[in-house]
Amino acid sequence: MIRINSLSRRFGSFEAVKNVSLEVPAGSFMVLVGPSGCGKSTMLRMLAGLETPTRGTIEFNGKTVSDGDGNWTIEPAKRNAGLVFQSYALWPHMTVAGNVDWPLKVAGQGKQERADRVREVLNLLGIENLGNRFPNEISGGQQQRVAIARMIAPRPGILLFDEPLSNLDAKLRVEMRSELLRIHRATSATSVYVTHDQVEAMTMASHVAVLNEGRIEQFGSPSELVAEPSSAFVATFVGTPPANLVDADLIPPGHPLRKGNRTGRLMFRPEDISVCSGPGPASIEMDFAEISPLAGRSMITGTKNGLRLTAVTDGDFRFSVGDKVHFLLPLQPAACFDNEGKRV
Ligand SMILES: Nc1ncnc2c1ncn2[C@@H]1O[C@H](COP(=O)(O)OP(=O)(O)OP(=O)(O)O)[C@@H](O)[C@H]1O
Repeated sequence: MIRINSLSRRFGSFEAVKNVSLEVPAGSFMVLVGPSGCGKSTMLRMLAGLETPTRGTIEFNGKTVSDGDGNWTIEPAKRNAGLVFQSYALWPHMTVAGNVDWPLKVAGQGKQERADRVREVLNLLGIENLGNRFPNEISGGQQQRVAIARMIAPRPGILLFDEPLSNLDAKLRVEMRSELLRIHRATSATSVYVTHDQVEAMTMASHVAVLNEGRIEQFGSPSELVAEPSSAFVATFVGTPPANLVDADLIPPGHPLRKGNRTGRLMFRPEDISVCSGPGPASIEMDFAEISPLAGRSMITGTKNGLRLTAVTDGDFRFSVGDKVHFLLPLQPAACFDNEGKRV
């Protein structure tokens, strides 16, 4: 289990991570997701022991491994955690087997024990036939597997991944997602995985922490985040396609939701919005932006004055650039947020 208590990290006057607290249950696969610059890598570097927190503590399985208030951190090699980066950082002068063997050698394991373990992890990663090759003789995807094999070889209790798939092509990335989950299950380690790709987060995670400007916006399972987003930021960040947010004063005059003095923003799911054939007092007129097929349905997006609306609906629609699209909102929003983006 990983316990993070009131963790902060400051660089000069800039606070990259702000008072983050969360608990990652043993054996779970936690994804840290958020836009560029939100503090994901800084969080992971603190978990890895590469960065000392300014405030707060990190515990691995009940043992404190970093203490910002005490200004100390246990060094990376001694915290029972393995780390894989976006760049594979394999040692170019060592074979694949040599790379995987290295951390075991450093740990002082015997020759036979090491050879058995190297064979075992190369098998687990499906690269048993590459043991004698050098890193420059294998593909990027294979190099990433070697980096993962090297990480899990010493059996760390915690696995840390920093955007490990972002250098791979789209198809390989999708394949590697399930591969990584298989490896995670095989090791029964607690994993923390950083990505800016919400689809990756939502498909891989048992737990997701959405980070925004150094703070945790929400921590929960992927389905909780989609069903009950706690902020407008989360509502528009997760989901495929993400939910729509409409300012209360943009609700058309003829729509029942216009009654009562609503303020803030209302959330509508794309599948709850329909597209009507012509203008009406209850519909919103938007400029057609794009249409694409989605699981046998049509996903239609319109934009106007900064508002972007996406509907996922049935029907045979033909739109071209310059057309108007008329969106009809459902009678009730799926959620409401105040002007600060908090759920109400
Ligand atoms: N060593 C540093 N010195 C000063 N500022 C830093 C340092 N490291 C990170 N930052 C700043 O802290 C913020 C968070 O950076 P971090 O790398 O953690 O973001 P991220 O969410 O991982 O972004 P990305 O997805 O783009 O990699 C950024 O604004 C960054 O410029």
